[in-house]
Amino acid sequence: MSVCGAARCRGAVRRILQQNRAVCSHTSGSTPEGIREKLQAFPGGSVELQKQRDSGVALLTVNNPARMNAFSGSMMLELEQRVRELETWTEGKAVIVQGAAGTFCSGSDLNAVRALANPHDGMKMCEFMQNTLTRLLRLPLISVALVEGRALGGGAELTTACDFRLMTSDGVIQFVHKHMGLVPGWGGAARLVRIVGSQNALKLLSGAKKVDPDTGKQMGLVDEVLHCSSGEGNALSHAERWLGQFIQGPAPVIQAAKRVVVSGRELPLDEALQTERSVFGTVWGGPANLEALALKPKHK
Ligand SMILES: CCC(=O)SCCNC(=O)CCNC(=O)[C@H](O)C(C)(C)COP(=O)(O)OP(=O)(O)OC[C@H]1O[C@@H](n2cnc3c(N)ncnc32)[C@H](O)[C@@H]1OP(=O)(O)O
Repeated sequence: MSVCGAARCRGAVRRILQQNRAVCSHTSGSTPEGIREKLQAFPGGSVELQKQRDSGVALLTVNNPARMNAFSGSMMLELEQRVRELETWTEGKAVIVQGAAGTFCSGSDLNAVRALANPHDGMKMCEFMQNTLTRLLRLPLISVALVEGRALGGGAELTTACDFRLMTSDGVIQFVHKHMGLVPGWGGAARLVRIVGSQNALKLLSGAKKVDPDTGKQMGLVDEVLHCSSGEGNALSHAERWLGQFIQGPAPVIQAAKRVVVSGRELPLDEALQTERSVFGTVWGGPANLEALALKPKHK
């Protein structure tokens, strides 16, 4: 990459980081340290990250099968750490978010929820998760939620923090918050409206409707129904195959595509256009561009 290209790339990265800082300051009036200690007091389960260097696809696994992969406090902290690791994975192209043992995620661990049930702690937990999930969605990687089994409550919110949702034939997404006397607080409502529109979002939240694969597909919540059942063990290979059509080519080009989509989605038009120019500058004259020019390809 030329010196100019590298400088433009740094500029583009700086802009995304500024957006992320804006999220932190908007969603968090004070330091998150207090809530970190409280979350640490609710251990259990893990969030695992496996970077597959050959394919450039990472697997992020929510792992707490004894509680249907509910998020304990320590898992919320681990998720933030994993997202941080992915933010600096320059060779990566995509991330698949999945649950362990054939089910996606049943939301926050109700034991932790009970203990943090006062408004102050609840708000802090929300701020923490909003920040993490916003950063997950803004990763310069194509993200896919692989929904096997159930995605409930915060688990449903987690699916909306990915670019795409794939579902096994028996999968279910359900924003059960209403049944808990709640609304989404991890950013799931804001993202849901952008994915399915306000009419559908209102139906899903106020009715706590179960979304099966067909309904999800009609609404635009589900991008693809995988022809396999939860827990059969082959959902991941189906998902990887589906993802394959979007990640052929070098990582910098795939990451650039994601960056221009993030800025187009989130920034006012003038700023999005400016970011687009900056990102364009990172690939223009780059190795993939020069190679393609030399090959004189025809796009038939
Ligand atoms: C951000 C806001 C939120 O996320 S609020 C949390 C929203 N989630 C919920 O309310 C989920 C409640 N759980 C359920 O509806 C059921 O457990 C579901 C997930 C449908 C599974 O049912 P079923 O297949 O019959 O299994 P089960 O109920 O025996 O569950 C197995 C063990 O897992 C546990 N579990 C499940 N979900 C949670 C959760 N969110 N927090 C804590 N524990 C959970 C169950 O309690 C059960 O544990 P145990 O075997 O009784 O010790």
